[in-house]
Amino acid sequence: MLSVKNLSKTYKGSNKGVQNLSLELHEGDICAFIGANGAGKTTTIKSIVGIHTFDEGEVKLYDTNLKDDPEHYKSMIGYSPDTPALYNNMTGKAYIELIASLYKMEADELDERLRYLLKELKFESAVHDLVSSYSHGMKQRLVLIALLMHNPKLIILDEPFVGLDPNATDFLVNEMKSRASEGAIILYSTHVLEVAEKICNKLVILNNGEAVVNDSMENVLKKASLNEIFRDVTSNE
Ligand SMILES: Nc1ncnc2c1ncn2[C@@H]1O[C@H](COP(=O)(O)OP(=O)(O)OP(=O)(O)O)[C@@H](O)[C@H]1O
Repeated sequence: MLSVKNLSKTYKGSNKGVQNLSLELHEGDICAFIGANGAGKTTTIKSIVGIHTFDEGEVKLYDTNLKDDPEHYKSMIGYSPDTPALYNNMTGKAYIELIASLYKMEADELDERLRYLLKELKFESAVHDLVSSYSHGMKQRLVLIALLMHNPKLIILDEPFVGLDPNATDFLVNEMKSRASEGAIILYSTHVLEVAEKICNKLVILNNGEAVVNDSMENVLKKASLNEIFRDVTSNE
């Protein structure tokens, strides 16, 4: 279970960030994290993955508290940032090997998973090229391969569909569903409401740093479409 209690982070010198966010996700949950530009999605995600320090609150994955044991906590998660930060003078393969070594993966386990992911994401030839030659979508695909290869318990993706072509989008949607059905917890931010409506069973809508909707997708959709609800709760923007 991922448990986020009263998470608050305000950037120094501004009153922006996220306030008092609580969230509980269980094995098999796919949660869409939506909100207008600047609502606080990336801030929250970076806090939950342990990149940003936060001012108040508690983040726990199963029994591991992020602040008490960040190393173990981070070993259980797979994260894709909104803008992949990769070393330009590395090949994709060298990057994958670096990440695999950080997660202490065995060579045979890595080979099998990697072959599958490279094939599905059509990256078998590109993996030998330098990152500097990749498009945005190729960098996204490389990050996805690296984060999925170690079977993380918690998958956190910040706007994962941006830059992905339709084949890679289909792969990711199916992979999210199958990982969730095998017990992973998935949280992802997005502006693509149609996909979120179809694949997510949980929903958080942020507005000005506060969760204005935090419910099951089923309950939310009883009231109106996601588009209408989004427009309604962000109408004060
Ligand atoms: N490093 C920073 N210093 C100060 N303010 C920041 C910083 N990063 C983000 N902010 C502000 O915090 C607020 C939340 O930003 P955040 O990037 O979390 O939004 P978001 O919901 O991810 O937006 P988008 O959909 O555009 O990616 C915004 O008002 C933004 O300007």
